Amino acid sequence: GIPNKLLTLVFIHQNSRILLGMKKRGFGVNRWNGFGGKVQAGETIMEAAKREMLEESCLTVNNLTEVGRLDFEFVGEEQIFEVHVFKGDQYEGEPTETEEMRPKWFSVDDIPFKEMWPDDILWFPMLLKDAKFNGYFKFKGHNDILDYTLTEISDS
Ligand SMILES: CNc1cc(N2CCN(C)CC2)nc(N)n1
Repeated sequence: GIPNKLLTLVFIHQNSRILLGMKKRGFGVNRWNGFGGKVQAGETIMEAAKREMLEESCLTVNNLTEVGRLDFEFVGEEQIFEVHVFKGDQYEGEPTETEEMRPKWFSVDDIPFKEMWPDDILWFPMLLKDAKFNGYFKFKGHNDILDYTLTEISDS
């Protein structure tokens, strides 16, 4: 179906480390993930990504680029999420725990996939090597992927 809920997902990736946040409540609680949330009326997706990053981590990210788009369907639910994935490597401020997220740096060689959404292990390699990607995942509940498509888009 047609995605009808715009969300953002932001990662800071500096050389061999990536910033993740432990979600403390709400959708995806108790999983490490990037930062982000809903896109409000009257803001661009990029503006929403920067706003959510600041709200959830207290960081101002300067050089975000969009690296991917992931659509998520949950069987039995009408809403299909369209998640725009961004990456940056320059920020101002200090990663700070908020009501939503507990930030932590991870080595790119030691990503805690067992404590992340199950789709992440599939597209993270593309995120880390700066490939652009498009994916569609059909979930049953929050742990089982029934089927998916994932395409790497090489600019060259
Ligand atoms: C359903 N699979 C998902 C959703 C997801 N989301 C949806 C929920 N958002 C709060 C954060 C981004 N992020 C990942 N990495 N995987």
